[in-house]
Amino acid sequence: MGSKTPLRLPVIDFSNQSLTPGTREWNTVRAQVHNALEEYGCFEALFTKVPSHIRKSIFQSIEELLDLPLQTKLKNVSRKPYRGYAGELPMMPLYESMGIDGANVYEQVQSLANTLWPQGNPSFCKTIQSFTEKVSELDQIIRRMILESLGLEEYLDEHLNSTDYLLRVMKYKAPQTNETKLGLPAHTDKNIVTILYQNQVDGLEVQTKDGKWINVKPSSDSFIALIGESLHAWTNGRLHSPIHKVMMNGNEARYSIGLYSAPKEGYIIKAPNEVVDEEHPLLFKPYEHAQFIAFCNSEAGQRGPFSLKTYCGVQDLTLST
Ligand SMILES: O=C(O)CCC(=O)C(=O)O
Ligand SMILES: [Fe+2]
Repeated sequence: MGSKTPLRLPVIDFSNQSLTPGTREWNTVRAQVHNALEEYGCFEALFTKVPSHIRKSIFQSIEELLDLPLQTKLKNVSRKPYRGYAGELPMMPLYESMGIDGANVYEQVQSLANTLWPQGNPSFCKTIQSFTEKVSELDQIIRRMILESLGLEEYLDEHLNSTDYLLRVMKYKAPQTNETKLGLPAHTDKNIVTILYQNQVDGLEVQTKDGKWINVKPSSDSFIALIGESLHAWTNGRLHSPIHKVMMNGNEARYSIGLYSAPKEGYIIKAPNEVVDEEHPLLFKPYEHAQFIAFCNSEAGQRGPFSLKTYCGVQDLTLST
């Protein structure tokens, strides 16, 4: 009977003003977060703390940024992969993106703006920083809930302090056809938590554990939260890290923004003893994130969506002969 209803991501309401740790309301939402992340690695979050003027101006800021000449955009180079400008990629002709490293820190955004605009761009900096500040609150609520629900709250400070933020703004050109075209190939994120926000053009698809694709159709108050492979590893597989992709059709460009919490350079990701036992043997050897990202950029790292398993997965001895 239910099989005809289109699949939908769980929707979780974070808009209650009194959502504070220790309250009954908090514990209810925390249980929903835990269940959604165990099963889908992903959910739609209703979050109303980003004022509507910022939600509107963020898309103007992205357009202003990505409308700059290619030569200017290329000035945003980063020694870290995925953190600079990416565009004109033969495998992804519709896709273009710009990374804004440390987007929660005004001076860091300002330094990028000064590289791109001769006179700087204070309104751009304000919009980016305010958006990031608000969305990072959601990231921290989610991560606190995750640690509490796994009985790992004693690691909360270490966990929150061991990450930094990257904001990436993305444009997917309209393919100008009703035929569906690839925007971004299927992948898992490699970081801790990704929070996505988009304009009114859909295109994100998330795969369920049994291989079905869910078309994500968020409202203008919704953010999509996804678990990256680093959090999958740190929780010793308790949380799923979902495969997702972007498919485009029609005549309208899609703009999206991702806030990515990621382990700081040098931090070793090692699952705490509390989540390793006979029933849950260790899945990944301890690893350093930047080295893993370098591996993901190599030929061997690009062979499948779950590069972490290839990089440092512990062999399942019960399956080997
Ligand atoms: O544009 C989107 O909605 C998805 C982007 C994405 O998956 C990524 O940046 O990792
Ligand atoms: Fe992604």
